[in-house]
Amino acid sequence: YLHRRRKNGLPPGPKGLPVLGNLFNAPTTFEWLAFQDWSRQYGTDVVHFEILGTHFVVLNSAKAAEDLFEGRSSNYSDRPEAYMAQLTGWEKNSGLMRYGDTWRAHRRLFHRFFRASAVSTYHTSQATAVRDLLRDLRDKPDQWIRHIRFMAGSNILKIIYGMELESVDDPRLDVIERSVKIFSRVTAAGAYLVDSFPILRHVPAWFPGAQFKRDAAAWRPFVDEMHMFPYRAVKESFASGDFEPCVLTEILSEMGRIEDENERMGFEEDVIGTMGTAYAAASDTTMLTILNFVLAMLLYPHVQIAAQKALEDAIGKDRLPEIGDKGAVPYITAVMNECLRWRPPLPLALPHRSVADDEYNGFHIPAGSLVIGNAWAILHDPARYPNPGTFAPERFLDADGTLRADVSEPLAAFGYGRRICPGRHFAHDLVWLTIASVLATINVVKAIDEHGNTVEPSGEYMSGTLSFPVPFQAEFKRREHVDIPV
Ligand code: HEM
Repeated sequence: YLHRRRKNGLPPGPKGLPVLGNLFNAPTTFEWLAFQDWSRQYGTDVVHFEILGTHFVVLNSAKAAEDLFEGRSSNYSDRPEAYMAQLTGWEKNSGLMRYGDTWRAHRRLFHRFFRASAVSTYHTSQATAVRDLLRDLRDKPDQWIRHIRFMAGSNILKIIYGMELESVDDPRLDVIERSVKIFSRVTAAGAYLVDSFPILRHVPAWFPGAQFKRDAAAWRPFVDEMHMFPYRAVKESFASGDFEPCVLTEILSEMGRIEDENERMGFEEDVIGTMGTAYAAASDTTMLTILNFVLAMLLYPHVQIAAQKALEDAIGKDRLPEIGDKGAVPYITAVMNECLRWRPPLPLALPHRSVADDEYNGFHIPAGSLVIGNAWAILHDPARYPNPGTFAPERFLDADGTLRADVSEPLAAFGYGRRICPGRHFAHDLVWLTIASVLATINVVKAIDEHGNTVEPSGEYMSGTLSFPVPFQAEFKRREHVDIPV
């Protein structure tokens, strides 16, 4: 077997069966840890496995990820075909799209509204969302998870569609969340056989075993509605002249100037898809980063104390932090960086697909391979981040408290190359402001049960594309001696 592997020049990996490959011995949970182990076992940062003829190449180091995703980006920016997503209406999602003109059009829209120099437009809206979160945490602290979820989701809907949501119980959020759940189901690795055997998509819906088609037919109306109802609502209010300015109204004002009807319709499709992608891409990822922050504060209380001191020294105790304070409180930036490094929300980011045969470090990477950048392994590399399992924001700081230039920002948490998350600047601002504002006004502490005992969080995580912490309890207590109006 090893002889065959060497002959093919593939990177090393576990032994597989003929045809089935590693179907039965590829990891199915916490894959990022298994892949990281393979690198130790085989002594190389690039490893490989194969399932039913599909090659998977895992890049376990920052160097390999940079070399391929950035250095050879024209070959490593495609995505695998997602048939089940197509059947359910999620083909409009920018993140699942094959590399090509439609993806480029989506990317242009994201870049225009979410590039570093554009995101300050949303600072007021982000500040309002965070202030609302602080009020919700003050008034109903036991529902803290719901409040964080609501803040992350409602903020992006306001910015994209000008949608004002009163609470998590808003029925519009229900329609949107239902579709996002469908998205998670259909994109979960290995969930649907049709994604491994595309030929199955020609099977008629009534055929035994074609449950996926019946699921897709039942779900598609929800996903279409999720894309269309906010779009239609904004289009109508825009036409009436009585509208809330937002990203979409800015686009609509331009769309009207496109004279060619085909071109206008094509652009409209791209806009509907891009806007629909924004919520799905922004809400859970942002929420999860903030949950990781809460957990870190419980497990590392001395960091909380140091961060609060840094905030007080820089901006005092009588006003809320603003995004403009970022430069003045590098400790908070270090806490945010450490949250993204310690527990990257998508430990394997999203798979890229190689277009042509390639050769890297003497290994053959076949065309059509799914190439996975192991963000976990990259961000837990002890050579770059000593004691990687420990939450230690100081690793990003010099002795004088300024950000170190020689310690890399945890950018791998946002993916790589041409497919890198286009929402990262926006996310950085919102997460930074949330961390700073919570710490300025609140102590995040472990819960106390009815017998007066401290409830220790397990600190454990669940497996998935997004890796959430096992549910844990926390208490949000107003800080004494701090009188910041919220
Ligand atoms: C802390 C929050 C976030 C994290 C950790 C995160 C992480 C990621 C990751 C790992 C990817 C895959 C990149 C790759 O394939 O190499 C991605 C893609 C994407 N993200 Fe984010 N993201 C966050 C917030 C956001 C926000 C706020 C938006 C929109 C405003 C957004 C929009 C997107 C889009 C559109 C893609 C698909 C890009 C493409 O395939 O070309 N994300 N994100």
